[in-house]
Amino acid sequence: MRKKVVAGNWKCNTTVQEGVELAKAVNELVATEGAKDVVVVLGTPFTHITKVVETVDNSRIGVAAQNCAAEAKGAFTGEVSAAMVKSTGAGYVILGHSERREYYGETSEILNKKVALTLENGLTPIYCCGEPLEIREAGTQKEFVINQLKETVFKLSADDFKKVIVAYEPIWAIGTGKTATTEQAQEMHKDLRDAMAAQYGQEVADEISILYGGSCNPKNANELFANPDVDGGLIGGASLKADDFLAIINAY
Ligand SMILES: O=C[C@H](O)COP(=O)(O)O
Repeated sequence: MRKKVVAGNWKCNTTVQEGVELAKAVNELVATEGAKDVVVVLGTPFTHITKVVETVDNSRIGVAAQNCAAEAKGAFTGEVSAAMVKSTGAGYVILGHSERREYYGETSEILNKKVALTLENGLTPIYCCGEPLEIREAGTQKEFVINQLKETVFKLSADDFKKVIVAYEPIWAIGTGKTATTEQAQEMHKDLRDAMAAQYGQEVADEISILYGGSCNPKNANELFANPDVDGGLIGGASLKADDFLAIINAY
C-alpha cells in the first residue's frame, strides 16, 4: 500500500530562527490534530536542517534537504553532499525541482548523480518533474514528463526505484495561484503510473507515491487528493504557514 505524503518545500525562505518557530508550530499541530496516516516532511534550507531535526518529533515528521551535491565529497566549494545531509538526521532530498533545473542548469546527467548519491546514503529522493506552459499548450506534456523520468529515475533498478517519491509539478502552476484542475492532475498522475508499470511492472508502480505540486492550498487540496493517483502534495507557499500546512495534511 503506497504512502500518502505531504511535504513542505520552504524554498529560500525563513531565517534559522523563523524556521525553527515554524517547525515547532507544525510539530505541535501535527501531534495534536494531524492525520495519522499521512507522512509529513519539512523541506528546509540546509542551514536549518540540524535545528529542525532537533525540533520535531522525528517519528512523526521527516526532514528534507532541497538539494545535494552531485559529487560525494572533495574540493567543491559551497556544495553540501548527500552524506552531510544524512549526518544531520534528515531523511529526504528534494531533487530536480524546476527552479533548480531552470536557474541552476540542472540536467538529467547531474540529477542522475544526485539521485544515486541520495540513495547510496540511505536518503529518499523526492524527484520532481513537470512541464512548462508552452509544452502544456502544445499538448505534449505527457511525452515531456515521461521523458524526464526516462532520462533519470527510470534508469534505476526496480529495488532502487521503489525508494523514490515522485512529485509532478506543472511549472505553470508553481507559485502562480493557477492550480492544475483535478482532472489535469489525475490524468498526468495516471499517465506517470502507467509509464512506471510499463517500465517496472504494475506491482512496483502501485507502490510509488506520486505527489502533486503547484499552488496547492487548503481550499483545493481536498479535491486534488481525492484523485486515485494523487498520493499527496509538495507544497511551497502554503507550507510557510503552519495552519495552512496542517489543513493540507488533513485534506485527505
Ligand atoms: O515545491 C513546491 C512547488 O514548487 C509548489 O510551490 P507553490 O505551492 O508555492 O506553488
